[in-house]
Amino acid sequence: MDAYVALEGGRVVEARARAPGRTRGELVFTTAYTGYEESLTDPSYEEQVLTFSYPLVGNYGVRDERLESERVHPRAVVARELTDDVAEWLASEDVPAVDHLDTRDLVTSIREEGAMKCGIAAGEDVTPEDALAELAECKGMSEHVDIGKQVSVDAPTVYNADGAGADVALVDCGAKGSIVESLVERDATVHRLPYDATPADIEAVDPDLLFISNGPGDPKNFQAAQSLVTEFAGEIPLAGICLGQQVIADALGGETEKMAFGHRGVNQPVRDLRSGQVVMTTQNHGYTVADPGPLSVTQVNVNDDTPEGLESEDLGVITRQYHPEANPGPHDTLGFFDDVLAMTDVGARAPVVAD
Ligand SMILES: NC(=O)CC[C@H](N)C(=O)O
Repeated sequence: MDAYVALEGGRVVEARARAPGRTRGELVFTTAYTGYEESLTDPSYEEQVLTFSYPLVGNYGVRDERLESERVHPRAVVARELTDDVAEWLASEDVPAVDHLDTRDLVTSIREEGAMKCGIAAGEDVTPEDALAELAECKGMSEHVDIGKQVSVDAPTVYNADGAGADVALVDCGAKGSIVESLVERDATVHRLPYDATPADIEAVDPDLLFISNGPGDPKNFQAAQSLVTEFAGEIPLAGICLGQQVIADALGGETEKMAFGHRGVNQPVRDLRSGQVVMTTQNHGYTVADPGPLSVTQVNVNDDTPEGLESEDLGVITRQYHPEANPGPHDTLGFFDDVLAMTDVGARAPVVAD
C-alpha cells in the first residue's frame, strides 16, 4: 500500500495511491451514485476531503461540459475504486486520491463520530507519520474565515447581458455553474458579483432579485453577504440556495448550526408542508438553519425534519437548502427558479434549454 488516511483521534487507514500528494481537510461522505464530475467541481467542497460511499467512481469518464466550476474543489478524494479516467484527471489537477480501502467502514465512522479532520499522504515512500503530520495541521471548517475568497470571482461578470428577463445580482460565495445556467435559461441577466460585494455594488446593478449562492464552510464566515441581506431585505426580493439559505436566515435574526455529518447525496427526500408532496433532491451541506428567524419553514427533510425551504411573502424571500439546479438531477425542484423570478416586477419567463 502506498497511501494513508489519518483520522481525527489518530487511527490510520491504509489505501492505494491513485493521485499522489499530501493534504488535509474535513472528511465527509456523499451517497451519490452519479454526478461525480459535478460533485468534484462543486465549490462547496472547498477544504473538505470527499469520500464516495458508492463503490465505483468514474465509470462514465470525465467530460468538460459536466463541470460546475473551473477546478476540482475537494482537497482529496477517497473511494473504494476509482477508474483510471478519474484518477488521471485528479492527478492532473494536483488533487490527491486514494482507493482500495474499506469505505463502508469509513462512512460508518463518520456517521457515528461526525465529519472529522483528516490527513492524507499518497504516493511513493509516504509513511503513516506523513498522514498524521497533515492531520495535525488540519483546521475545522469554521476556522477557514476567508474561504469565500478562495472560491468567488475576483471581479463582476455579466451573463446574458441582453436578456429580456430580470436582472439578478448573484452574490458568488462559491456558485455552481448550473445556478447561472438555470437563470440564463429563463432569460435573466445575471450579474455575478464577488462574495464581498458591498451595498454600493448592488445599487450599481439595481437588480430585480438578489440571489445568494451556495458555498463552502460556515455561513458565519460570509459577513459581507449577510450585510447585503440586512440592507436590502424588504426592498429587493431575495433568493438563496444552500449556503444562501443559511446566510439569509442568519442575517435576518435566525441561527445556524453545524450538523453531525450533514446531507450529501442525490436522493434526499424533502416534504413541502403546504402540498404534502415529497420530492427527491440533491444535497451537499454540513450546516443547517436551527432557527429561521422571521422566515416560515415551508419544506422539511423527511429523514430528520431539518428546514429545506424558507419563505416570507412580506419580505419577498424564497430559499432552499438543497440544490434545485443540480446536475445530473433529479430535477423535480427546478420550479424554484420560476418561483423566485416570479417575485420580481419583470416576472418569470419560460425556460429555454439549449441543446
Ligand atoms: N452547498 C452549500 O452551499 C453548502 C453550504 C455550507 N457550506 C454547508 O456546508 O452547510
